[in-house]
Amino acid sequence: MKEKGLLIVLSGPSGVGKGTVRKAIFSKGGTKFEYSISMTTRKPREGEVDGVDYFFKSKEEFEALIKQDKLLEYAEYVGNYYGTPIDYVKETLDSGKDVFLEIEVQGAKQVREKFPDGLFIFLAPPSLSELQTRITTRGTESDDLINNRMKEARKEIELMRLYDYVVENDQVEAACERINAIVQAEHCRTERVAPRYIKMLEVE
Ligand SMILES: Nc1ncnc2c1ncn2[C@@H]1O[C@H](COP(=O)(O)OP(=O)(O)OP(=O)(O)O)[C@@H](O)[C@H]1O
Ligand SMILES: Nc1nc2c(ncn2[C@@H]2O[C@H](COP(=O)(O)O)[C@@H](O)[C@H]2O)c(=O)[nH]1
Repeated sequence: MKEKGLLIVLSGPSGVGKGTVRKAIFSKGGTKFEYSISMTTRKPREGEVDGVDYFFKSKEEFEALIKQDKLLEYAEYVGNYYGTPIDYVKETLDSGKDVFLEIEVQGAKQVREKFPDGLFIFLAPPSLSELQTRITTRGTESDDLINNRMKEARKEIELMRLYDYVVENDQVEAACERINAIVQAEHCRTERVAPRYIKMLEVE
């Protein structure tokens, strides 16, 4: 029987750089992960493309998907729904490929319950003030939304202890290398050592 792929979950507060790091990892090629495109009821930002950045849905469409059990996990985050389509994840893992999810912490908790053998990585900012600078400089959110996302960030950072690894995103290139090293190490692992929570990886 074909060996199943690894489910890789990357979480971290809004603005820490998850998307930037993920795109940098994928742009290099050579990785075996497939990115799972999420669904959201948030309105597209300038430049975002339906089916590439997200599958953009109405609230009614999203709630219908919840009822039909079409989501592996979902969460309400700062006034919008976000969720992971289940069929794509299962089919891709069954085909032997790794799947990469970029999701917030409530969703990650649900995935942990369903996929305890997944690899859970928390991307952390160098500091809260640097996080605020990043999210503000990105220029996609109003001041109110930035404040709400920073409030969530404080709660999310407290939950990083639930992850297998915490990776600091001080420099994009360094964060990519750390994540690639973690995934490679996970593939070489022959058996799981329990408990495997909170293994801070020092690559340098
Ligand atoms: N290591 C870094 N150093 C400095 N700036 C960074 C770094 N990583 C990302 N950024 C910048 O921070 C901003 C937020 O990054 P990004 O949009 O990737 O965050 P995110 O975690 O995906 O956010 P969200 O969860 O809201 O989608 C962007 O302007 C990006 O260019
Ligand atoms: N639980 C889930 N969270 C998700 C999913 N896709 C994205 N996200 C996270 O939501 C916030 C906000 O995203 P933004 O694009 O509006 O900035 C961020 O932390 C994302 O990682 C998902 O499918 N499920």
